[in-house]
Amino acid sequence: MSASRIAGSSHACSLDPNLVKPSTPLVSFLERVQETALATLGNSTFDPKTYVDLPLKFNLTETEQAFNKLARSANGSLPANVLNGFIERYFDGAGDDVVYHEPEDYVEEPEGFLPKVEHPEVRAWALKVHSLWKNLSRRVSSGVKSHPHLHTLLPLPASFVIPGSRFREVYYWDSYWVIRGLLVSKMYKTATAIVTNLISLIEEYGFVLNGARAYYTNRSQPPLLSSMIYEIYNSTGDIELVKRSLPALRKEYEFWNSDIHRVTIVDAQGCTHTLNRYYAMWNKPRPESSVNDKAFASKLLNVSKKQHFYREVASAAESGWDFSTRWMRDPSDFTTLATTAVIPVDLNAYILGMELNIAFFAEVTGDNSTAQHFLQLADHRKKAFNSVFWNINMKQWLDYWFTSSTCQEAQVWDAHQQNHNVFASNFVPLWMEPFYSDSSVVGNVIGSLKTSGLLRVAGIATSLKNSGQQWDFPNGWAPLQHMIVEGLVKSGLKEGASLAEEIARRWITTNYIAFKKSGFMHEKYNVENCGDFGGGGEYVPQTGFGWSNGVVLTLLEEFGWPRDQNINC
Ligand SMILES: OC[C@H]1O[C@H](O[C@H]2O[C@H](CO)[C@@H](O)[C@H](O)[C@H]2O)[C@H](O)[C@@H](O)[C@@H]1O
Repeated sequence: MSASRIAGSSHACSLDPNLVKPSTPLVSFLERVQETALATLGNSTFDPKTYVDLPLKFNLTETEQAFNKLARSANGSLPANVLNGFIERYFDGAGDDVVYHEPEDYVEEPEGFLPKVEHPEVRAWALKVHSLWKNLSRRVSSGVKSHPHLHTLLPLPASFVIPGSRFREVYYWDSYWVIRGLLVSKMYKTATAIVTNLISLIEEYGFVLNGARAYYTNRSQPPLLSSMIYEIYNSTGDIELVKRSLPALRKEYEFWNSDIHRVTIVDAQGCTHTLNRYYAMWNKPRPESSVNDKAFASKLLNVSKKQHFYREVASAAESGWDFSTRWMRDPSDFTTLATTAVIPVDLNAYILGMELNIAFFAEVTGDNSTAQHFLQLADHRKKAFNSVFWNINMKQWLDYWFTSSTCQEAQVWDAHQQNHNVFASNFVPLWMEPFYSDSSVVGNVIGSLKTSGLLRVAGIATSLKNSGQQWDFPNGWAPLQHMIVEGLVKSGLKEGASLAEEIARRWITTNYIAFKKSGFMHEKYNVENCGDFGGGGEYVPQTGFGWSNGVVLTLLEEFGWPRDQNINC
C-alpha cells in the first residue's frame, strides 16, 4: 500500500499483553530519581539516561530512605541544590563504573594498514579514526564485579568498545560495525573480546541484550553476532572461537524463533512460511527514557492502551531503528507505533544470515547434520522472502504488515499489506548470498535502488520521510548502507561494483568533510553543499561514533583512496 497510513487493528499481534521481564529494584528507583530530576531541572538539556546510569555509593535501601525523606513541592520537584547535593552524596557519576581500557593489540600504524589508501590527507584521517579505538575502549570497573547490585552496568568478563557520547556501554548491533573496523585495524583480540561479552550475555539471559545495562534485559537488537564471528574467523581462522560460539548461537536462534518473535503466514499459493518480528518483553516506559515515553502515552486513555504503546516503543528499540515512521501506522502520530505488527525485511535477512553462518560453523567443526538442518532452514526462509517480501513492480523487498491481532494463527498473505514506502532495509537482503549471487535479482534491485531517492549526499538514507524521527530523513545516517554496498560488490556485476563505489565515495567524503570542519564526536553535522553529490543540509554523518568509524575503515579498505582522487566536494 502506498498510502502513508497502514491498515489494521491498533492491537495487531499482541500475544500475552502482560508478558514482561521484570527489571531490578535499582532500575525502578533510578526512574524515580529521573522523574524528580526532570521536575526539578526542567526539560532544556535533560538526558533521562544519565539518571539510570548512576552507580550507587551505598546500598539501595539506605539510598532510597534518604531520597524519600527529601521534602518535595506539590509537583514533585526539589530545590536544585538539594537534588544536586543528594546525587553527589549518594551516587558516583554516570559512567564512572565504565573505565578506560588500554587495548593490548593497538599500535599507532598497524602493519599492512589500508594499503589502498594512498592520498596523504585521507590516510592521516584514517589513522585518526583508527586511533579512536583507544578512546572508545572500556571495561567494567572492579566495583561492578564485586558489588553488581549497586550498578545498572552489567559485569561483563572482557573489554569492549562503546559507541561513545551518552552511550557508555556496549551495544549489540553497533558491535558488528565496530568489529569490522577493528579487523581493518588488525585488532583481533579486541574484536574477540567483544564477542566474548556478547556470548556471556546469551549464557546469562538467553539472548544478546540491546546493551549491557540492567534496563536492557527485556529486549535484544538486530541479531548480528553470527556475522561478527564469521568476520573474525575469516580474518583469524580462530576455530576455537567458532567451537565455543556455536552453543550460544543456537540458543540465540531459539530466542528469535520462540513464540514472541515467530509468525506464520500462508502465501498466495497456499504455502506456509515461518518468519520473525521484533517483540520486547516489556509494557512500561523504557527506563532510560521513562519521562519521554510517559509524556507520549499521556494522551492514551487507559492502562491497556498505554501498556500496548510502551511495548511497541521498546520493540522499536529492539529493531535498532528507534525511531522511524517505518513502525508507525500514522507517520504524524507517534502513539500509532505498531512495531510488533510488522514482519521486517532486514530482521529476516539477519536471521537468514544466522542460519547460513551456523550451517557454515557446524560444517567447519565437523557437525554435518546440524549444517544440513540449518541450510534447510535457510532454504525455507529464502522461499519466504520471494513469496512474502518481494515486490515485482518495485523490484525490492517490502516489510509486511499484519492485518489482524491473531499472529499466533497463520495469516493469509495479502498484497495490500506490503508497505510500499521506501526504506534502506528494503535492500538489505542483497547482503545475503542467496540474493547477491542471483544476477537477475541484483540487476533489478540496482535499478530500483538508483531511482529510489535513497541515494543522497552521504550515501544511502534510511528513509524518505521527513518526520523528525532519528531514523528518518534528513537524519538517517545509515550503517546499513555498508551491507548494501557489500552485497553489490559480492554480486560480481560491473554495475553493482560501480554503484557500490559511488555510495562509498559519498559516505567517506562527507564524513571526511564533517571531520575537517568540526572534528570528531559532534552529534550532528550539517553537510551543506557537497558539489556533484548535492546536499543542502540533508545529512549528518556521525564521525567519531563507534559504528561510523567501523563503516569508514571498512569502506576505505574495500575501495581505497588513490593519491590523485579529490576528497573535497
Ligand atoms: O536511549 C534511547 C535509545 O538509545 C539506543 O538507541 C540508539 O543508539 C544505539 C547506540 O548507538 C543504537 O544501537 C540504536 O540503533 C539507536 O537508535 C538504544 O539502543 C535504545 O534501546 C534506547 O532506547
